[in-house]
Order: sequence, then structure tokens, then C-alpha cells
Amino acid sequence: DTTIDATATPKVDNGVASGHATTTDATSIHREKESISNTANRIRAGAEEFAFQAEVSRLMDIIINSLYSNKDIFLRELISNASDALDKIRFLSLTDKAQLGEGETANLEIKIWLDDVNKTLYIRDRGIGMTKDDLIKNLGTIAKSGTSAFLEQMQKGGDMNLIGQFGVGFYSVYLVADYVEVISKHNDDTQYIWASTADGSFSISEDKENEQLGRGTLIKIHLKEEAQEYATEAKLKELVQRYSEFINFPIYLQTEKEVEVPVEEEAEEAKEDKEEEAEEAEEEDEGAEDDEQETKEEEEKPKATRKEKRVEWDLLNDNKAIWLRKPSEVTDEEYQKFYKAVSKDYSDALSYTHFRAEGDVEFRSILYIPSISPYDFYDKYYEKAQNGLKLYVRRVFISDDMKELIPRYLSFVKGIVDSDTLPLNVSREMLQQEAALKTIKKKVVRKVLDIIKKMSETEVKCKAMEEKGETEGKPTEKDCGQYGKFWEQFGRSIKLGIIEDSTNRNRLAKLLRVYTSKSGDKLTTLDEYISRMKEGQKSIYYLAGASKEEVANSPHLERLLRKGYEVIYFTDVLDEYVMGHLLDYDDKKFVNASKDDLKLSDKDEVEKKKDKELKEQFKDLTKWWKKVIDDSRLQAVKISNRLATTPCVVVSGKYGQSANMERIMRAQAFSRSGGSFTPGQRVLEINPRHPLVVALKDKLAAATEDTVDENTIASARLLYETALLESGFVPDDAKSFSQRVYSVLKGNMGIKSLEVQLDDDEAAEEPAAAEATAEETVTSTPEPDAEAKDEL
Ligand SMILES: Nc1ncnc2c1ncn2[C@@H]1O[C@H](COP(=O)(O)OP(=O)(O)OP(=O)(O)O)[C@@H](O)[C@H]1O
Repeated sequence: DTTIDATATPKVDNGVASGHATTTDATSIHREKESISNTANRIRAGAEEFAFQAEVSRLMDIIINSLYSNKDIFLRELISNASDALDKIRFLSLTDKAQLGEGETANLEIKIWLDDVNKTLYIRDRGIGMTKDDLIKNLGTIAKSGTSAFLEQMQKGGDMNLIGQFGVGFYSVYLVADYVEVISKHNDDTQYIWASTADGSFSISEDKENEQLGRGTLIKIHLKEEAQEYATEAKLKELVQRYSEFINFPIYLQTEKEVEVPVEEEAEEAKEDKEEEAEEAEEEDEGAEDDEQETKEEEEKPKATRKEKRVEWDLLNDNKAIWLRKPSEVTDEEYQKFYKAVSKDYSDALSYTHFRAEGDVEFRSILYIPSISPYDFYDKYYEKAQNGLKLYVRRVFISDDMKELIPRYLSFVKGIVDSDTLPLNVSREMLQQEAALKTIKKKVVRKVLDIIKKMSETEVKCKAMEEKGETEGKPTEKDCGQYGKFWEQFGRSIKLGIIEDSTNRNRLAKLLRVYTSKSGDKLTTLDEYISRMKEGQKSIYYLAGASKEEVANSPHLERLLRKGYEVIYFTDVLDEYVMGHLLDYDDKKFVNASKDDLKLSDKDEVEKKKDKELKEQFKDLTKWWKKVIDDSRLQAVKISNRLATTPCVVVSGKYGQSANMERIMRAQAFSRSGGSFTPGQRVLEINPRHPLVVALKDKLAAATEDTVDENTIASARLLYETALLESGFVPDDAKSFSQRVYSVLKGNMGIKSLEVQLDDDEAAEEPAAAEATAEETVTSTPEPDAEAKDEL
């Protein structure tokens, strides 16, 4: 019962082979009713079975059982795949015309039709097709990185709509189907059938039952019981128009229409049909409208007629490239629709620009800033392909992986660039060498930065107006909030840009948003920081750490904050790298408040004199202290400029890594096997007003250098180690540090000795007792553990 009955299989419909805008007898598409389960259980003779890769299988499980109500997306995903396949063959044919084939095969189009008796939907493209190997790999055995990421999203209750962004759009067909056949013909192979009921496996067999496709892919979708709504022309038409309007290839839908046929002229009809066909071949481009006209002409004949069903191909999209139109003639809605077609995103773009560049290098472009960053955008950032921007040459899609078109840090930008200046029939490698690309890239960067700048300026304006309570001429709520959204999603890209793009560094710095000691929970700009600078302040101060709280409470900032200087709080791992490239802004130097040599600019002569005196008074102490700490990384012990109430602080050498940077690099050294980490130089700064420091100074003064007692030495070391901790460093020798703390505790508690009396042979002495407890342990294991924890 599992053998194939070739006659029961619906053939690829004649309508496909006979080209578009032709009419066929409607009955020809009505096949014998064939139950889905029959089809699904069929195993073709000689078919090979393959198991889906485990994650793909899980993904399909989720999809086929999904209660997700928006099942429409499957059609968008399949049309998008068809369009990609057409782009690929068109590109190949640029350098090898023979690839395109002849006659029907050369028609780069997508056709959709229904077999409403069998509830089967067909989608067919004349794209590049898939070889047997492609079918096995692309549709089931090789999981893409997006597969597991998408699964994870779905588990978290993510939106099925995002499927295209994860590169697994094909499988969405199982939202509406319980059996799918993919028939594909690639120029390098014979025609194959891939088939699966999404039960963990798929079969591949050479196609001996369907009509030859010439080239391309036909997807037969056996609709599920609960997805019958897709078995109507009207629904399909609506979906294609909604989702796929801007696909750059014609999409035809087969429709059935009732027409009047003159009764007496039955005999002549055959002849007439032939004439019609010939006429249509001549007027190929004009399409469906002509048919309507002809029908009308026929109607006008005052003869007896009868109704007849005819099948026609309706063109559903106006596939003229949207970027060729004048911006003033394109509506916002159309731009957003086109955005969804190029980006595989389902939400609206945040902002966009459409322009035409003239001069030596001519091109048109539409550039979009998405409103959400892709789930893995910043993972493996430097290794990934950049595929947001599509390059076209004279309307022909060339590539969507062109580093030469846009710098990496702006690779979140989606859209198209279409140039008439670039040569059309050269290889991708040759094209990458084209000097014109450099000009295009430069302009693209400027345009993108312009849109971002505009959003940023609007935000700043709104904020200023809000502070002043002004409302007249205030931008809309939406416009005011745009930059905030952008920063949240792509702020890191601006930072990466500062590292990567020295030409635009200053422009990018203007777009930075930071938290500061005065900004509360709002972000602020560098310009706003500068406008609040104290009189005489020459530098922009910042400190980086793991969290805003940690930074705000750092001893490094005591004096700065007390004196009313504003300090930028950096908490992103990237921030200090960025500051390594951004040395100044608007003639103000950036100063890391955790580095040696922090100079406050508002000291007067009296204060300077006092500093000198203090230095002199504490000279012996600082010299001795450095010696007694005995840490090769400790460069010096100095009187501090920055402390108010803390006894001491450890700062990094001017060119060394800050505590925060050490923390980050340590983490990276551990995460990358074989990585190493070398900490930099440090300086201990002491607070000359603090009682502990003063006491230490007095103790030292009372003794000669050789007679300083152990306690004083331990205190000096302990102060250093505590300062290391408080300053965000990790003490190198935790053992000696804790020994010193215990020793202090010993004094506090009035204990004479810390020696512990150990009973070495305790266990050996009482073997019977040990046995008894061993038995008990079986039932009560968790308890001793819990107790031990409590003690800790
Ligand atoms: N109509 C088709 N013609 C040729 N190849 C196809 C077709 N449909 C799918 N493929 C191949 O199968 C692969 C997997 O398709 P799938 O839709 O799952 O992912 P994708 O197209 O890479 O990404 P997305 O989901 O974003 O469209 C494609 O990359 C393509 O190589």
C-alpha cells in the first residue's frame, strides 16, 4: 500500500508551462480528490530517507504544533526565498549567459496557484534551484546558527514573525501544511523531490513523476485541515499584495474567471484561441489589462453566449523598483513596506533616507535604520558577514555581503544601493576593486550619520524645551523619543565607530550618550556636560566600573564630587576601549579619574603651597611605606589629591590599565584559553588628613627604621591591600591579606594566640562511632551541608 501511483500525483500544472496571461480550460486543474494522508504516507520507490538535524527537528515540532495565529507569514518567507533564488540566477547569468536557459526557463518570475479540490498550494520560481546535495543540506541536515537562537526565542515566548531574521524561514511552511514537497531543478543536477511530513525525517528521490521544471523550484504545500483559508484566491492575493509588493520579480496568481463564449461559434473558437495566443505573445508586457479589454469586446458582440470558466495569470505586484521613483511620490507606508521586504524585519524602520547621488559616481539608495537590533548583532562582531545593504547594478541584484559598501560599525543599516556607474558583467571579486565603491561608501556613511544626527538633535531639542517648559514648535512625542530608542538598540555601534572610524570620530562623539554624577537616571551628551563645566575646568572627567553604584561610590571620586565636578560614569565593557581612542572633545581632554596624576584645575597658590609642605612632612612615611609593601607593581606612594574621607586609594599608572580594565581583561584571559593577562603599574595615594595615616606617620617618627614593630608594618600593608580592594583591584596574595586581617581580629578580641589544637588521630581512635554515623549519613546528607553553609 506504500507504492506510488504516479497517475494519482497531480502534475505540474499546464498553466505553468504555457506562460503567463494565457487561458486554459478550468477543468484541467481539477484533479481527482486525493487524500492528504495518502500523499503523506507515500514512500517513493528508491527514495532515500534522512533524519533532520536535531535542532531543526525540534524547530519543526514547535512550528507544526504552534497555535500562533498569524500563519500568513509562511507565504512571505517562501516568496522571499523564491526571490533570492531568482536574484542568484540572474547574477550568475551576468557572466555566463547560458546559465539563464532559453524560452520559458529564462522567465524570471514567481507563480502561485491552487488546487482547491486537493487543498494544495503551489509556489514556483525559475530561480537557481537546488541540487540533490543542496536539498539535503539546506532543508534539513545543516542547522544554521539561527536555529538554536530561534528555538531559544520561542521558548521565551518570542514572536514567530521573526523567523526570517533567524534564517530558518522555509520551515514556517509547516504552520499551514502537514506535508510539503519541494521539487527542484538546478543547472548542475537532475530534478529531485524533497518531501516531509515534519515527523523527524525527510525523503529525497529523483523526480520521475512531475513535469520537468527546466530550472527552479516548485513547492507543493498540502494544507492542514485548519489552514484551509489559504485555499482561496482572494486570501492569497491579499497576502501577496500585503507582504510581497516590493519583490523585484513578477508574481503571478492563477485565477479562475467566468467568461461569456458565443454559442454558435464553437467551431471557430479553437481558431480564435490560437489567434489570441499569438497576439498576447506580441504584447507580452502589457499583461492582464489587455485580456479584460478583449473580453469586453467579445461581450459587445450581440450573439448568443454561454458562460465558461477560464484560468488566467494575474500579475499581483508592480515590480518596478521603488528606488527609481521620486521620493515625493513614495508614501511613508510604501517605504515601510519596502523596508520589510529588504530587511526580513516585521516592525517598521525607525528612520530612513532616499536619495540620488550624482557626479562621477551615480547611484540611488534607500537606507533604513531598523528599530530593533538583530538578536545576535554584537556576537562574533568582527567575524560576521555584513548583509544589511544590498548592492544592485542597473537594477540587477549583485550582492548583500559587501564590506566595500558600508563600514562594519554601520552594518545594522538595511536597504539598497543601485549604481549605474559600476560595471555589470564582471565577477564579484573584480567589482570589489572598483574605485567607485569607495565614493559610494563615503556617501552612504555620511547619509547614515546624517539621519542619526537628525534624530539626536531632535532629542536634545525636545529635552531643552521640556526643561524650559516650552511647547511651541516642539517635535512630536514620537520624534522626541526616536534617538533614545536608537541608542538603546545601536548605541554600541556608535562606540565601535569611534574605535573604527577615525575620520568621523568627532561626529560620532557628538552622538554619545552617557550617565554622569549629575545626570541622575537620564542620559546626557558631551555637549551638555561641557555646558555645565565649572569655571576654569579644562578636562572632562570619567570613571569606569562594573555598575553605576560602584563607580559613584569609588574613593577615586571623593574630592572631585565634593568640589562639584561632574564625572561621567562608564559601565559598558567597551567604554574604556573607546576612551583609548577618543582623547579629547571640543578641545577638552578626557581624564580617567582612576589614573595617577589627577590634577584638579582650581587650586590656588595657597593650596599649592600647602601641598608642597604636606609632601615634605610625609616624605619619610611615603618612602618607608613603599619599601614595606614590597610589591613590584607598586610604583610609588604619594599624597593624594583626590581623597576626602577614605585613608588611601590605589590608582593606575598614567599608561597602565585601570582597575576596571584589569577586571575586563582578566575575564577575557580566562574565557579565551591560552590568553594571558599582565597587570600594569600602580600608585598608592594616601590621605594626609586621615587619622589612620596620621597615626602611622607618628609611629614611624617615634621609631628608627630598624625598630618599627611588626604591628605597624602589618597595618601599613593591610591599608594598602584594603585600598586595592576598595579601588576595584584584586589583591594578589589573598592568603597573606587574610592572615593580616585575622591577626587584627585577634587583637580586637583580646585573644593571645591564633593557634588551633588539631586532634590528628581523632578518626582512628573511634572506629565504632564512625561506622554508626556512616549509616546515618545515608538519610541525612543534606543537613550537615546546610549547617556548614550557615557557619560560613
Ligand atoms: N525557492 C528556493 N530556491 C532555491 N533555494 C532555496 C529556495 N528556498 C530555500 N532555498 C535554500 O534553502 C535555504 C534555507 O532556506 P530558509 O528560508 O530556511 O533560510 P534562508 O532563506 O537562508 O533565510 P530566511 O529564512 O531569512 O529566508 C536557503 O538559504 C536556500 O539556500
